[in-house]
Amino acid sequence: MLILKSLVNLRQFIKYFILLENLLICWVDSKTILVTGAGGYIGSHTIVELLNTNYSVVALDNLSNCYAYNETEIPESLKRVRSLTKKEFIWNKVDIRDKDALNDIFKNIPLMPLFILPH
Ligand SMILES: O=c1ccn([C@@H]2O[C@H](COP(=O)(O)OP(=O)(O)O[C@H]3O[C@H](CO)[C@H](O)[C@H](O)[C@H]3O)[C@@H](O)[C@H]2O)c(=O)[nH]1
Repeated sequence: MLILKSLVNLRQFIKYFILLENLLICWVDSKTILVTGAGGYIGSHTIVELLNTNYSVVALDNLSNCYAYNETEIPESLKRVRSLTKKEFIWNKVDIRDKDALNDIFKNIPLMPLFILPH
């Protein structure tokens, strides 16, 4: 039931991913979504859609394939997201294989898992 409800809430978002033939999302129990690979093409476009649908976003990227002026700055693609949406989100430069860093993030934020699997 919960899954069905979230599917209805995320109707537009889901369509976007079905078109890309990627498999998507699972359940909703909060309005905060973790997006990995946030600075990339799919990640940054996903964040625009989520913010425009009034979700809160925690954006993670290890900067291996997106451009930031330096390691401490937000990637340029995500600056563009901010200017397009005029909305804020949480940014962390992190490698998702870094368990301690992820635990710190999960401690402070109630997250809804989002799975995007390649087709
Ligand atoms: O271990 C990793 C590996 C990558 N990244 C980050 O993940 C993002 C991946 O973004 P890409 O743009 O490289 O890949 P996407 O899957 O988002 O997009 C790619 O696939 C799309 C279609 O699926 C389009 O073809 C698009 O042009 C192409 O860049 C990058 O910011 C990279 O820094 C990590 O955070 N950790």
